[in-house]
Amino acid sequence: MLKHASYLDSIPPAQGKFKMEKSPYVHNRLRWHSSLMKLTFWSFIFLALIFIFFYRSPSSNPLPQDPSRRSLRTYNWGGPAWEKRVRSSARIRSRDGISVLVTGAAGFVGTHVSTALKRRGDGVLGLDNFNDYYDPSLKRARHALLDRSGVFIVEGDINDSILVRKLFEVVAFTHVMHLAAQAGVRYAMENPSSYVHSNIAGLVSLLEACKSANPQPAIVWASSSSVYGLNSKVPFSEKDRTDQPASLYAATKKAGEEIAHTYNHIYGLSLTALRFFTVYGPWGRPDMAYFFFTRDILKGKTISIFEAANHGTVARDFTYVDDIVKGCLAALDTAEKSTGTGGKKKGPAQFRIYNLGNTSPVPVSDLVSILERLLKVNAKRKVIKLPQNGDVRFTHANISLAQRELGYKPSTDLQTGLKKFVRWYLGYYSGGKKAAG
Ligand SMILES: O=C(O)[C@H]1O[C@H](OP(=O)(O)OP(=O)(O)OC[C@H]2O[C@@H](n3ccc(=O)[nH]c3=O)[C@H](O)[C@@H]2O)[C@H](O)[C@@H](O)[C@@H]1O
Repeated sequence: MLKHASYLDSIPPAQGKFKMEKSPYVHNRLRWHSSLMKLTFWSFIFLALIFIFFYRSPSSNPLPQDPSRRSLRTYNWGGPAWEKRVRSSARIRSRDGISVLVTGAAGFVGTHVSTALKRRGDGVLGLDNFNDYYDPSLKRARHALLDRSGVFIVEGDINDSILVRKLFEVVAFTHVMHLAAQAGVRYAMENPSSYVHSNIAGLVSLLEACKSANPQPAIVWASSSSVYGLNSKVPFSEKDRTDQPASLYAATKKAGEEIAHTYNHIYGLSLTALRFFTVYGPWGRPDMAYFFFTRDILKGKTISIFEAANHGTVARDFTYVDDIVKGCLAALDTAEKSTGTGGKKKGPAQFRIYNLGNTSPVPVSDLVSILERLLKVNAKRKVIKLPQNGDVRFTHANISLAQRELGYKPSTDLQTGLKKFVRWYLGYYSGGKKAAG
């Protein structure tokens, strides 16, 4: 009451409306008025706080214009029918088969690896967040393909630890093929946080679930040739330094290798990193040069071919996807079991890193010449200086370690591989299908 009175007293009588009167009626009205004002004031503060909380809260629905968070939307999963589909997809159907959780299953390499595993009778369950880094309709088409092969894809994010843990509760996966990632070298300058989100936080979320699973699975995952960064000694060997990345993408893949080492060391998880060298082929990624060069050559659009200083060649050790798939399956088949149980290490576990390349780098201008011949269209070329956007001048894999330990032997040259890609591209995008996004 005292507070109330003093509040009223502080209002100068000159403002008339609240001038103190002796009448008890007027006095009561004033008290009522003041309470109403206070109520309005505090309600406003309360609503403002609620608004600020929801607007800034990380658990609110992601804003579509913030692509680093586009994969945090909620998905429908769970229930007896869902669990049945998960179990059935992961069921091993051959002697000595393995049961594999493939993350990024609707991605380029993920689709090929999942199909190959399923074909030989392994149990395969896919996990993919279907984000829109590139045309999601291509991911949906791969999804349909996998569906026909009997691979079920759970729609969700590797950062959703509750979902990932649930998958390990429903299925005792023997292996994880971890391919979910934010790929692409140049896009890291546009959307750096998406790389941290998928390649670092997502990896940790997945490894946390793996370490606590019983039994712990063996994990094979995709690192990248980009970890060799600015190295000039060729061919790149697994023994070479990897401490001078040229892009944030490369840095997150390098960080992933160190994180993997930690989980191997502390929890006894069996971990194998595969450093992929510029993988290409049917069902590929529209953000990669061979893919959008094909689209632009067909449209008559000028393509930019990067060139290093002093007319230096920019080259890549382009590797055909079927060769990569063989390398992935060999890595899964030779992976030793993890040694931990109940989240505790019981003994030393396997830790491996392999280059999976083609061992014959091709200049980007030669790649364009091959495409011109296959498409029977001359490209409108513009040679420009290699932009400072994370691209390195060349890559070249030394694959002797993978050859020795995995029996890895790439057998598709760029001409043959691109021919298969172009045949797929023309088939996929003709007949009423949309142009590649
Ligand atoms: O080897 C790898 O680990 C990496 O391979 C590719 O990265 P990148 O080799 O840069 O592949 P593209 O983006 O398809 O570029 C191929 C070549 O074309 C060149 N390029 C690209 C774009 C362009 O407009 N013009 C052009 O000449 C690039 O400099 C590069 O030499 C993938 O995009 C990465 O996700 C992967 O990790």
